[in-house]
Amino acid sequence: MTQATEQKPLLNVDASEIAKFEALASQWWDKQSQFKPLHDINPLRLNWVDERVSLSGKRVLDVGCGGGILSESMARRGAEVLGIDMGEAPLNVARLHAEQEGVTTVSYRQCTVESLAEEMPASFDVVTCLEMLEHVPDPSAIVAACYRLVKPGGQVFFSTLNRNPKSWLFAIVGAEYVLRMLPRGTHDYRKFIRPAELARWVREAGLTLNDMTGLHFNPVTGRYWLAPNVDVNYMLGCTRVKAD
Ligand SMILES: C[S@@+](CC[C@H](N)C(=O)[O-])C[C@H]1O[C@@H](n2cnc3c(N)ncnc32)[C@H](O)[C@@H]1O
Repeated sequence: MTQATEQKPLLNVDASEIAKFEALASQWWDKQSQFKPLHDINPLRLNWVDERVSLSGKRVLDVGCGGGILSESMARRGAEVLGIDMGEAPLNVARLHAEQEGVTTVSYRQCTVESLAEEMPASFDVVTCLEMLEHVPDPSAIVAACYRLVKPGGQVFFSTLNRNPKSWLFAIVGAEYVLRMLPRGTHDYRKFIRPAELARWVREAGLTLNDMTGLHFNPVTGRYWLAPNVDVNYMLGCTRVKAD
């Protein structure tokens, strides 16, 4: 009798997620569009990363870079940035925007993080993977690939959404249905990730967790800020301490 075996997808990519972001790609740099939240939080996350790694002169990989909001801003801080994504349309938007803005130290490639880890192990001083893990079938494999890509002594940053009733209320009901900041269906609650789960994947990958911060939003004032509470959106910084 043959045992039923779990079928793993060939690629750690959810085609419907990629299609969602491809469809919206032309609006990526419109600060009043569905991408307004990413534009609004970008200075906070950029500063949080920069304070920890001093971006200037660093070789940085931005995983799931989309239209390049974070990638381009890191390049403007003096880093040499490679942004990767599986969506072709967002990458084209990112390339065009960088060209129009005269930012020459950012480049973009359509590939998976796992394939890049095979091709360029231990090649980057810094790896960022923000607002992406909650859109893939196996986020722990992304964490492991980020570990392989960063140089020993380098740092890796993740951000995602916590999984609890409050994050469901804020990130789905509030953002998608009440305030309509994001299109309905942008997020799937089942793919949200508890900080303890992400911390375990980080540890299992071989990374050392340095710190974590929550990202907060006041719907009345429209203001975002960082604070220790990680109930909804949060960021995490880690180091690859040793060589294999
Ligand atoms: C919410 S956007 C975040 C964009 C960017 N990281 C930021 O925070 O500004 C998520 C991005 O992840 C990309 N993505 C989803 N699954 C992916 C995968 N398996 N490999 C690479 N990129 C992926 C999508 O195409 C999309 O551009």
